Amino acid sequence: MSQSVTTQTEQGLYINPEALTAHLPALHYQNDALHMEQVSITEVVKHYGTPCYVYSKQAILAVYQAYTDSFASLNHQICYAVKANSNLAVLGVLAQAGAGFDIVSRGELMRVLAAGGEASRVVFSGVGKTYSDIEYALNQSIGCFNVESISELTLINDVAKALDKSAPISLRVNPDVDAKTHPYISTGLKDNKFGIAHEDALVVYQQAAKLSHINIVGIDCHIGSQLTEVEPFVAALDKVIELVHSLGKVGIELRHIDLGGGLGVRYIDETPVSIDEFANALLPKLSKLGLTVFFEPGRSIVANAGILLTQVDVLKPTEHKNFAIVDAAMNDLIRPALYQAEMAVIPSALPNNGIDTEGTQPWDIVGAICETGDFLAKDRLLSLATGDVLAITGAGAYGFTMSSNYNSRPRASEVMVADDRHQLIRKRESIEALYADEVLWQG
Ligand SMILES: Cc1ncc(COP(=O)(O)O)c(C=O)c1O
Ligand SMILES: N[C@@H](CCCC[NH3+])C(=O)O
Repeated sequence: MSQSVTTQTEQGLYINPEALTAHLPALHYQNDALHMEQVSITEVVKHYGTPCYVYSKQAILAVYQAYTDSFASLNHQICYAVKANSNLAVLGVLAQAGAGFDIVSRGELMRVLAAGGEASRVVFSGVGKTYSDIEYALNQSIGCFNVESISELTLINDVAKALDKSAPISLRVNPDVDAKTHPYISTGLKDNKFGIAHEDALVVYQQAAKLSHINIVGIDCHIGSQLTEVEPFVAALDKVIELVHSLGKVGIELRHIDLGGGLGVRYIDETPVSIDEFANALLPKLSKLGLTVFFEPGRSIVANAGILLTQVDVLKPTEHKNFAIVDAAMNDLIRPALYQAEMAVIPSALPNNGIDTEGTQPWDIVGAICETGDFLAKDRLLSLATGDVLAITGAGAYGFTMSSNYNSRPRASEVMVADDRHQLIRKRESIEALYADEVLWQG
């Protein structure tokens, strides 16, 4: 009988660790000890300390494979969105599996190349590409620029002309579709800064067709992140298909259609549409088009392949609230502070008294940063002692990549596991490195 993942009581939210991990293929408890693949978390902490991000290689590859299997009937290219997790080891594993990449900066392109990715399988998104970004990308012969404005289009043409090259482009169309997600990560509405309004796109394509050093290859759209329903994707696709037909009528033929990323994941007990359901909803429409289809998934590939490990340093019960001060903070994982994201916090060792709300107390899991917004979870029923190691699940996406050095805190180490092996893939930053490039005023 399957146990329920959450129990909400008046005091707080209880997350059953075994029921939660039953939904997370990378994680399981063995003899009451949390394991990722065959590696015990205690072993990881012994080697690398905390805070530490840990990623499962198999979990990353399994989702990548699920995408390729679900769209096997079409010519397609999965361009993993590097911003979700840009560690070279993660990029390398995906590059070896044949992935392309979606990038938004020269830095991300350099990472992809350093990890063995192919420039020809890269799409370059982002609203503020600079002359030197474009120049670098053209010199690397990247696959496509996803163009977000007319001024960017002219800039790309100018750079391509100066280099005597032809720039492959798509226009990123803003379809004005509500992605029904957190407003900060919704990108396909008129009010958002992204893309070219779908009403204007035909005219802009016609302008692009007249530019000497522009080669129109596709059309693109990305409406937001952590979408749990399929309807907004379908609504956006319908608008893009309408445009593909209008473009055909004026003699502009495309090679690919790029539907962006955005598929949501289950953090605690959300029920996002599965990759299969997503594919089934889109395939009938896509297969009629005869175009290669690109996707740019980020979160869905890496979120549940990763955890953030943190140790309880101080327990501070007060009359009103109990605070567990841990060694990770908002600088390590900003999603709870920035989006009020609810992420699961589970023990690395199950308490002896079994797992239910018995013996637990409500805790706010907070960092040591001088901000009231510095929390990782609030009102969670847990049984805690100083020195306990906790795992924050779903932390593989937009975790390390959004981390900072606020309060002069070095960024966490990162580890990858595969089967029974673990390997450091980024060493913990040293404190000296934080100010190594700073210079005293010479006065
Ligand atoms: C242009 C673009 N493509 C892909 C993604 C990846 O989105 P997600 O991580 O939700 O799959 C993003 C982020 O939202 C994006 O801005
Ligand atoms: N950083 C966001 C996702 C943003 C996607 C970028 N376009 C998150 O953690 O949910």
